Amino acid sequence: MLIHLFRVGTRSCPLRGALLLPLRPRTFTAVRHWNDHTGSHILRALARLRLCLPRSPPATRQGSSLWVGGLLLGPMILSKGCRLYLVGRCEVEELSLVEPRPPSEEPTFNWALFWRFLRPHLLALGTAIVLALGSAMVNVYIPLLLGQLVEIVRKYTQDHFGDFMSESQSLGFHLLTLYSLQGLLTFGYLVLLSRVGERMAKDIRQELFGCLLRQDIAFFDGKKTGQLVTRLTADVQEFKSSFKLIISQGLRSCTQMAGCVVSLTVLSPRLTLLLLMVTPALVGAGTLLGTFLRRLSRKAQEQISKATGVADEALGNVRTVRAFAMEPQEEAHYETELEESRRLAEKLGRGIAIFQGLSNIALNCMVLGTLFIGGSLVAGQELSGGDLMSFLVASQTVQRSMANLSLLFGQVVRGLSAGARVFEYMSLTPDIPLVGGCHIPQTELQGTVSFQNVSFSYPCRPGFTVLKNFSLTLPPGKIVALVGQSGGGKSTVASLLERFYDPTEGTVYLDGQDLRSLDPSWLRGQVIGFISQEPVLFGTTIMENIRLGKLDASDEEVYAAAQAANAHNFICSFPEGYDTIVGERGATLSGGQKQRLAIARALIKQPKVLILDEATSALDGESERVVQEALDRASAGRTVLVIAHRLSTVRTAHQIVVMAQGCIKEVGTHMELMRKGGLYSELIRSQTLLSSPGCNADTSSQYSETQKRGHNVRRPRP
Ligand SMILES: Nc1ncnc2c1ncn2[C@@H]1O[C@H](COP(=O)(O)OP(=O)(O)OP(=O)(O)O)[C@@H](O)[C@H]1O
Repeated sequence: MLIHLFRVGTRSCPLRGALLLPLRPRTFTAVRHWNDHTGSHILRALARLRLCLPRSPPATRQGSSLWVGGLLLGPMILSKGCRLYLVGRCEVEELSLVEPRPPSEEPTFNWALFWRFLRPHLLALGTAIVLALGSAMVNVYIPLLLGQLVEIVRKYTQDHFGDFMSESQSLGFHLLTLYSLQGLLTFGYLVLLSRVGERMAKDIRQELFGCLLRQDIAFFDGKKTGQLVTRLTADVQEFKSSFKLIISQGLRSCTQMAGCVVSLTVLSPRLTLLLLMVTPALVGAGTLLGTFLRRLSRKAQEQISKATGVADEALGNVRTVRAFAMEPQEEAHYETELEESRRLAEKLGRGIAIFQGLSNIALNCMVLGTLFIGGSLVAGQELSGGDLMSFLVASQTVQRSMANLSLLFGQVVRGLSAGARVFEYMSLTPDIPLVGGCHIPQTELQGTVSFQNVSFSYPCRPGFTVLKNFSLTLPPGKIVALVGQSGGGKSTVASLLERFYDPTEGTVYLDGQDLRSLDPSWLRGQVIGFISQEPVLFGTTIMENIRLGKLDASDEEVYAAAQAANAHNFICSFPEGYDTIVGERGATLSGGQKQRLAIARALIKQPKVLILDEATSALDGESERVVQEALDRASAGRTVLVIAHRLSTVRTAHQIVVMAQGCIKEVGTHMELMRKGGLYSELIRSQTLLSSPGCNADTSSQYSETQKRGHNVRRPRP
């Protein structure tokens, strides 16, 4: 039986070289306890490990779940090539091994989807194929005519009799016509193929982008943006190039090879037999060397991407680099990657030089061999000089075609896997569609939100319940604040209300209607306004950014929203006013200005329900005051869900809900909760302590501990 070890670790502490727990057949081992020094690293490592766990356990598992320090480590299904490296002083416990999960499969090529994209271009493709075949046939015919021309030349050099020009004229004209025809056919099929390839690539990119945008938020939780962008760019490019190459080079090479082999056999069966014995061996050797070079080239490309990644990261985060005076380290890091890139590129250059040198020698030897053996046939009058010339040219065409085909084989494999990756996401259907479902008429919409017995786990961590039997009602026109420990599930409540996810159990209602029965685009576009801690603006004008909230809003509506959000004055102070370009992600604006534009963007749709997720926590005192003023104005007459860490910002809320570990621990107004002297009053006390001038490191760590423990905080003494 194979033993697979799961490797965990973080970049800063890869836990390398500290393999404590070798796995034995039919057992797997887990850590029960660790010392303080390694604890935090293991926690981080385990958090990553949890992300790798499968969505649902197999039916065959036998009690393999295990909680480690409050983290669910199982059911752990060991997959091929994975390793478990855990460090620390550990007590070890053995558990029965579950069936190994099959190695994650590469997506397979979806021929049906491919056909769907190809079908509209069949006519152009068919014409391109006919032209390519025609060009190949002309290529087969040309050597035969060249042979005849050489024969006329030979005759005149030998006999010096008659008129060479008049005899060779028609043949020369014939050859010129064929050359022109071949050029025209090549032009025709290349233009058509490029048209088919580019149009297909555009259609594929457009459809893939649309499919990606429509996927559930859960889909994006498990993917890196870079991976998705690569599918849209590099993979589609690779697929398109392979498709064009296979049609153009593949068809041409096959036709030329078959035609030339027939010509060769007609010209000289003996020479052809000899050629057919030698050529495949040489092409085989060339292919092997070519494979090695391609692998090297891929490595060199990857290394260049790695170096570019380092530069990209440093330049993209130049403020952080400057703030930490990290310029020398970044330069050294880039130099290391560049150096490796140079080494690989030079190795590749040497490999290509060897390849070119060897293939020149081989090709010249073959010409020499053909001349030598063919010459002896000419001497024995078994072959004419012209036929030998035709043979030489045709044999070169065969060699070139075989070499092309061997290269194409690698391209086919790469093209198919790129195509498989491109089509993979197109066949995914999101669980939560973007549109579809009923609307509540505007006149009847109250804005009452109610969570009833909601339990929820994120799809990428199915074993970890974030909300447990959560019930809460947000009355219409009232402000409800969610406060409590970090990671307690506050933002998750907001995500469920936005219907980014559906509850695992229980129901969320809007005015008594199950959210699942309502049209998500209506819900997000017209009912709910969401303002988060880090407002994301697009790199366009202020006017366009605010109008994103309501695409058909008039200029007057935009101005009104900006005024309501306390943004009009600062916008007007810019020389370009509402036409000011805000830069990438709003880089040219201050945090408070960005936040006020985000508020204007949310207000322009006149939402009945407003979610404020830590909307002022990233701002300094003055900005916070201006933004808070705008938020207070925006909250009037709306159902508002405020998520806040800074409890001072929610004192006036109609209801304050204290959450810990996915459950509601306390509910009431500020005064009621303070009187109660429970968790809320403890949090208030800790924050007051923290913000007082005499607060020292011990106090703050005590505060964060209190925050972490949440339900376990010390109660004030009576
Ligand atoms: N997209 C996600 N996928 C998986 N787990 C998640 C995701 N988002 C949050 N979680 C987990 O869900 C739990 C609750 O997170 P949530 O963001 O709701 O807490 P929070 O109370 O808003 O915390 P904070 O106050 O720090 O923002 C955390 O354990 C977190 O790790």
